[in-house]
Amino acid sequence: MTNDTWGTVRDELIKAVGKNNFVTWIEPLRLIGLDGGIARFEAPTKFMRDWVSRNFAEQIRAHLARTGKAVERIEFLVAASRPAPVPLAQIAERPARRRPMPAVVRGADEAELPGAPLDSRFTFDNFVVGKPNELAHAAARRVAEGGPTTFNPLFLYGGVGLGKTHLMHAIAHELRTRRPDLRVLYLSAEQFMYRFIQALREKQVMDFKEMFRAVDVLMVDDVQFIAGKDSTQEEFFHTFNALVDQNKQIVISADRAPGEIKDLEERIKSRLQCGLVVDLHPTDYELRLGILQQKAEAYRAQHGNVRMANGILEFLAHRISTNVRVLEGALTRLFAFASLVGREITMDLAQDCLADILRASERKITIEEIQRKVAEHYNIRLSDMIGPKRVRTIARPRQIAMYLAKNMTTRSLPEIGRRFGGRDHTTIMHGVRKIEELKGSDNQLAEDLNLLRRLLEA
Ligand SMILES: Nc1ncnc2c1ncn2[C@@H]1O[C@H](COP(=O)(O)OP(=O)(O)OP(=O)(O)O)[C@@H](O)[C@H]1O
Repeated sequence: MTNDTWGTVRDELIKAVGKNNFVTWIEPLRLIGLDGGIARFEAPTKFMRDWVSRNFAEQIRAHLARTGKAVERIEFLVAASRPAPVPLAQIAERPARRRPMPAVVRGADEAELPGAPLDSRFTFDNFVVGKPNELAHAAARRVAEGGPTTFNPLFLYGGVGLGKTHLMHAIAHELRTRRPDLRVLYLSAEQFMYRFIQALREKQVMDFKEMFRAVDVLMVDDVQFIAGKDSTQEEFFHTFNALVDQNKQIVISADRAPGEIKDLEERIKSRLQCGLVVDLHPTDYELRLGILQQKAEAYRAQHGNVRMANGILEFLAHRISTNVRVLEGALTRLFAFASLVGREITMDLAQDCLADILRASERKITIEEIQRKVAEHYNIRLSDMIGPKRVRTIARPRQIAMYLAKNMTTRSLPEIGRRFGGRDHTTIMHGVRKIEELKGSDNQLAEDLNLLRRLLEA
């Protein structure tokens, strides 16, 4: 196979896997050759090899096969002759620089980090891994090994309470045990800014610079905070470059991808993107249940047994939003309440005690979702939901969708009317009434409504 073919396939792959995935995983691959139906590629690191072979091998194979080559299998090897990055250990062994603010640098011989202490519960052991956070966890583990830097920076992003800080602390804990020789600094972007301002005020900017440039691993949490703060950004950029140039590991977290942070300088965005960018996806049911089970066990180990009816954890995992912090809060409140009143945690008690959290977590259902589900259920076209056809097989499902929109969303009748092809609010009212009337006498319709409700609430 020629490199031209691979070039064409790469162009196709950009479209198939998206630019981010392509740049991170596929672009660094080097085609070695195609022989006996086996295409061989070289990946720069073992981590990348494992990830690419697990997640992209089939797509690469299929795209190669489409060019007419007989490709049965793909093999990934790890590049042997890559110029070795300077190991962190070597950096640590260099003569120690003057460290003017030693209290903020964490290492075996150092004092605690003021303002950024590590939470002892935020360890890898306490981090539950599921599909939504699998890659972020694997990448964090890789950094925590303290070996040569394979991607720099590691950029973790995700919504509120999905475990970014937990993973960063876990890296720091692990490095502390495995590599006590490394100077690991963890702080929030806000603290970075305050330290910088303080240094400016006290005319200690050189000390500030030296201190940050003397760390082996720098971890900055919530970097979106420095957006729009020009001189802090400037300083952050120089710190960042100085550390990357020395092959020192940087780990950054934010609530969104680098390219989406508003008011962040372009050069910083592109610097942040040049390592490994991974997101923590919103939790799914399985992950939420796993986290609840782990937290319940930890609570029991600490406080003794708490009696709990079957199905409570499943109920919480089902009903509470994606934010793990809210999930934890609900469980803690439930246990505290149960131990105060000395009763078993029943479903009623859980619903009572968590009424506010459950209400706040209720999923917002949209009129479009309702129209789509109802159309699917009755096997009609989505466009008929908003179209003018009046035959019963279409008009009835449309009225059902109107009824559900009225009962499952907070939208007003005129608003619903607008979403149903600009119908008048009286038409919607008529549809809603019709279904209310029919559901008392038509069992099939009542059953359909129940089923649709459940599907929409799932
Ligand atoms: N996968 C997980 N396993 C166990 N606990 C988790 C997991 N994900 C999150 N948590 C817990 O949820 C809480 C919130 O996590 P964390 O503070 O790391 O979130 P975050 O993403 O940094 O949020 P924020 O955007 O608010 O800074 C913590 O108590 C953390 O231990």
